[in-house]
Amino acid sequence: MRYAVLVTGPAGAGKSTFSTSFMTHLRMSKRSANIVNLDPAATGDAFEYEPAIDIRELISLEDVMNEMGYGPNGGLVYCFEYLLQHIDWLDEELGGFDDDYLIIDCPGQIELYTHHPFLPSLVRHLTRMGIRTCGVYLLESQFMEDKYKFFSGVLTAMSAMVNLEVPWINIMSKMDLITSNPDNSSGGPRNGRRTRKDIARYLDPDPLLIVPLGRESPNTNPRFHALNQAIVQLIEDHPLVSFLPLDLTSPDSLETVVSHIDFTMQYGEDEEPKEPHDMDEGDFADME
Ligand SMILES: Nc1nc2c(ncn2[C@@H]2O[C@H](COP(=O)(O)OP(=O)(O)OP(=O)(O)O)[C@@H](O)[C@H]2O)c(=O)[nH]1
Ligand SMILES: [Mg+2]
Repeated sequence: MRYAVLVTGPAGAGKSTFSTSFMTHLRMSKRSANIVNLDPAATGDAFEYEPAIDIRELISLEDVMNEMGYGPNGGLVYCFEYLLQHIDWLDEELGGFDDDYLIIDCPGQIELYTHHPFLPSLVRHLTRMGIRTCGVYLLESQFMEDKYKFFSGVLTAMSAMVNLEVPWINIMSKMDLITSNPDNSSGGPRNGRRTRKDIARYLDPDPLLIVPLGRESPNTNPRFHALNQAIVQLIEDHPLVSFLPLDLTSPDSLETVVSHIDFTMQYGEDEEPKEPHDMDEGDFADME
């Protein structure tokens, strides 16, 4: 059985860093894994592990921009169109990996996740090839500094999840920036130490964060208030998004995230048809 984890999320969310740590973790657990670079704009030395498959070998953003006169975003769209038109290239590259685990590091343009058809097409293609695929969406912990920014992140995650139609895990990355800052507890909301309870309201998004007690302050524009109300309603009615915290400075944290990914993809079920014994109901309750 082959597996692929699509590592997605906005620019700078920590996708490449997570992909590398994930890879190290799998190798240390004696599991064979490979990195696939799907970012045609990635810079040469960005990878600790040489990607086994690299879209830049098919097409590079730089060439597209130079030769076709596109800007970076139009260029990216062109690269993905090109990839889908030359999907046999990918098939050939994938042919070499039987029984393997692919970590697919994606670009950071969120429109790629929310409304372009490329990633859904790619996922369908992987599925047709018998590769069991799941998506992870990284949102970085800085989004927790501003409630409105945070909810826009939640809505984007939701939209990506609905668009891609594969088993899905949302991750709050860079938690080290939130939890390991005890000296700054008086430093205002930017660097303030957060209580577990406060963090929990973000990991399992509490829509009342943006409309405390159901009403905004009197000088809020009523339209903005109405929009917030609508978002609160949406998230209350469809609580699709919750985040697993990821602190790469803690091996346990990475381990937990990897266990969730394995569980979501039913990793190893064909090989060993039994329940993963290190995970039970209680573990999930803890996390939520
Ligand atoms: N403190 C902290 N910084 C991190 C963490 N992960 C990544 N970073 C930093 O965040 C920046 C972006 O990380 P990348 O891994 O390149 O993010 P990305 O999502 O791949 O970025 P794009 O591919 O450009 O969209 C880098 O400066 C990293 O060093 C983390 O867990 N904690
Ligand atoms: Mg990257």
